[in-house]
Amino acid sequence: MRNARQPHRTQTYNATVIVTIDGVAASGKSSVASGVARALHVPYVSSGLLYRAAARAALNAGLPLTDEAALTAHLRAHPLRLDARADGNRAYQGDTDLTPHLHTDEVDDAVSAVAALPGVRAWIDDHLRSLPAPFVAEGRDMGTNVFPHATAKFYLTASPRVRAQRRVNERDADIDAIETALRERDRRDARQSQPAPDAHLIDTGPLTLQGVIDLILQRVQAAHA
Ligand SMILES: Nc1ncnc2c1ncn2[C@@H]1O[C@H](COP(=O)(O)OP(=O)(O)OP(=O)(O)O)[C@@H](O)[C@H]1O
Ligand SMILES: Nc1ccn([C@H]2C[C@H](O)[C@@H](COP(=O)(O)O)O2)c(=O)n1
Repeated sequence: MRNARQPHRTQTYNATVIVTIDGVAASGKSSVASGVARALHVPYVSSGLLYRAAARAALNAGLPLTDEAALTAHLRAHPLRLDARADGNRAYQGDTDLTPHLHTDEVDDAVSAVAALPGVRAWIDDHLRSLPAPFVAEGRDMGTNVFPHATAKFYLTASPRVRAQRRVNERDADIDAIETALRERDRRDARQSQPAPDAHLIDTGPLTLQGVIDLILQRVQAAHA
């Protein structure tokens, strides 16, 4: 029952609003971005899913993961498409839904090499910038490179051990192996994973998933007060 003195306010966000949520592997970006997007009634955009789709497409085509010319030409000839919604993203290549095959150890092992290629990054950046705002965009370089003028920027961290504890239920591997893999992916992705100078840094270790979402919503709505 709402207090009569606090009439319901339907916050609407104009078409220019972009919220970015960056962070290291398994820091909670996708889960937090989805929760924030649902609360704001806007889509969330998973840039990581596009990089994973690019790696999956390269593996499917049997292309060398470091062959920038071949991979960039393949993306131009067989474009990826991100279907971005508040409750989840799906990545397509033509009519093929690649999403079920993107969060696997094989793609985890391949994606950093593909994401290191400037031509692949440029292709994905163009696709991300073509998406209609408002939305919440999550990844590594949303607030630094792709959407530097975003309305509000956040960067999530947590210790490798905490992140491994969160991931252990999702993967068929022991926690030490998961932690080692996360540390390695952090190292490989470091170049594009630095926080924007104007990003709010959030150590998610002491916070619940909902706690992180609520903290971000408070700061986004303060920016619109
Ligand atoms: N603050 C939190 N407290 C507890 N669990 C969390 C928290 N944030 C995220 N999680 C859980 O941790 C797991 C990893 O989260 P998520 O997949 O959103 O991370 P990510 O950064 O998107 O990962 P990746 O970089 O691999 O895409 C999920 O099971 C999620 O529900
Ligand atoms: N903006 C981005 C998003 C992701 N990547 C790379 C780094 C990761 O290894 C990989 C998968 O991302 P995740 O699903 O773990 O968020 O893609 C990147 O370079 N830039």
